[in-house]
Amino acid sequence: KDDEENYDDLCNLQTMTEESILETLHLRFYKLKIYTYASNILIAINPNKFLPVYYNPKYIKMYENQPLGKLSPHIFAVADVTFRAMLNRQANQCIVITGESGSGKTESSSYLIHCLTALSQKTYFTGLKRTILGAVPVLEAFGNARTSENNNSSRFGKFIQLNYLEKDLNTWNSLDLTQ
Ligand SMILES: Nc1ncnc2c1ncn2[C@@H]1O[C@H](COP(=O)(O)OP(=O)(O)OP(=O)(O)O)[C@@H](O)[C@H]1O
Repeated sequence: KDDEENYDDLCNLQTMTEESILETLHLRFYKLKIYTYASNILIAINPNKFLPVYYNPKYIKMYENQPLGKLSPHIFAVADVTFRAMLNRQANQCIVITGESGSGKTESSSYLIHCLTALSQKTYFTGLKRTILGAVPVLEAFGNARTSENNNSSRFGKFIQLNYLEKDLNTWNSLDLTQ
């Protein structure tokens, strides 16, 4: 039997069936590996509890400038490759976050913003991350509601656009997050 829990990328599975995919994700989840790649798509499973081991700020640095797949799957890796693609291609980039209600889209978008603001160095000092993420509860006050799937469910679609200033990046760029 394959050592499924060690497959960081589902594309490496020997047999690609719905059963093998679900079993792999299942086994990984029990080892608290909530992130798995399927090529350049990141699958995130909601752990329903804060896992400090994943979100220590040192990981932002660790994933910086690393190609996708070199290190263990992580949402910071997605943020970093997107940020680099924007700089290298001089073009807007888009991250699409999708999943059923309560799967963790809002939470994931916060981690992405956290990482993307940290990557543009200046925000460390301007508190921009706090300002952007501070708007979230205000919007949620208007558009969230408790449902059977999620105590704080977004009842609206979100389009978040992060614009970077030329003086920060040496070029005008913007980056979109769509949820
Ligand atoms: N990576 C995570 N780590 C810890 N807890 C998480 C994570 N992702 C989600 N959760 C938990 O699951 C709850 C639901 O997640 P979230 O609100 O992000 O789902 P959603 O996909 O945006 O749902 P909806 O579509 O209903 O708005 C969060 O309030 C949080 O408690």
